[in-house]
Amino acid sequence: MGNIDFSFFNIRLLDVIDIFLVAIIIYYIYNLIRGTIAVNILIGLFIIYLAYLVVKQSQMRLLTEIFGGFISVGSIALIVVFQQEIRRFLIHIGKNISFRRNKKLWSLFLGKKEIEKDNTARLKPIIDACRSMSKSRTGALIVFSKFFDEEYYQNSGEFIDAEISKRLLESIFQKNSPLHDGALVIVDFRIKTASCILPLSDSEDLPLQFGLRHRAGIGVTEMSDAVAVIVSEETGEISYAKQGNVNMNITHDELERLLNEDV
Ligand SMILES: Nc1ncnc2c1ncn2[C@@H]1O[C@H](COP(=O)(O)OP(=O)(O)OP(=O)(O)O)[C@@H](O)[C@H]1O
Repeated sequence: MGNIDFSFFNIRLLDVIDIFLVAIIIYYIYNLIRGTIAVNILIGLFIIYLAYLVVKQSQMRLLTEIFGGFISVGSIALIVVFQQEIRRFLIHIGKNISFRRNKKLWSLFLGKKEIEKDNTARLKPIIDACRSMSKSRTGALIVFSKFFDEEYYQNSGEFIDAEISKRLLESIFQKNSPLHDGALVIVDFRIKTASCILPLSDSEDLPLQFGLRHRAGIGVTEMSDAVAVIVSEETGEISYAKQGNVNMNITHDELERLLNEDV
């Protein structure tokens, strides 16, 4: 019997760490693209790669040439196709590390209770406005962003920069208001802009009854670390979107709890 080479079993600690980190990155990427059209694109690319391996192994020269050509420009194609996902990925990394914008890090120093107590009072006019808009079936889309992302918020809509009040929120979303269409953006507990046009989610997993307002609310949370509250004009139901996922028909207490956690 010949000698079998087991040298590849020689795994170092660094290899284990390497595999662990790759697993985390794959999980992160999966979370980012889950439920979006990007999953289909990824499956498509994977199938092409498999086909390339098969035709190469079978020495089918013409097909190998064609698939090989496709794969050699693959990395550039990946950047173009997954532009939004890569952007989202980098934003997530950058913002999670950013000390100034990370409430959890602050809470280590200031104490979690103090921050939450503060927010409960500041959230009250928003919760009250959502309650009354839900009752009167006034459609509303409110985005809470940790910082003012010019790309989404400044190029469309009206710059306001006002203190939050229940009556101001209600009057902005009132049907006759010129600013009622589009999203209202809150940054650091100030109303920054109203009537913003947001990127729409292209997720195929969303409930059929979700129209543009819901898709816009979910879309902005896919692209950034903002969260969005959507009040349905049709049903008065309140939905809460975060990281591309949506909690439908939440109660006012749930809304308060979620905002307290995330804003
Ligand atoms: N890209 C966008 N960004 C922000 N708001 C948008 C965008 N597109 C549409 N909207 C808002 O959504 C409203 C249309 O909502 P639509 O009825 O399609 O949504 P919906 O999800 O079914 O919500 P509802 O339950 O309130 O009807 C528009 O009047 C506008 O205010």
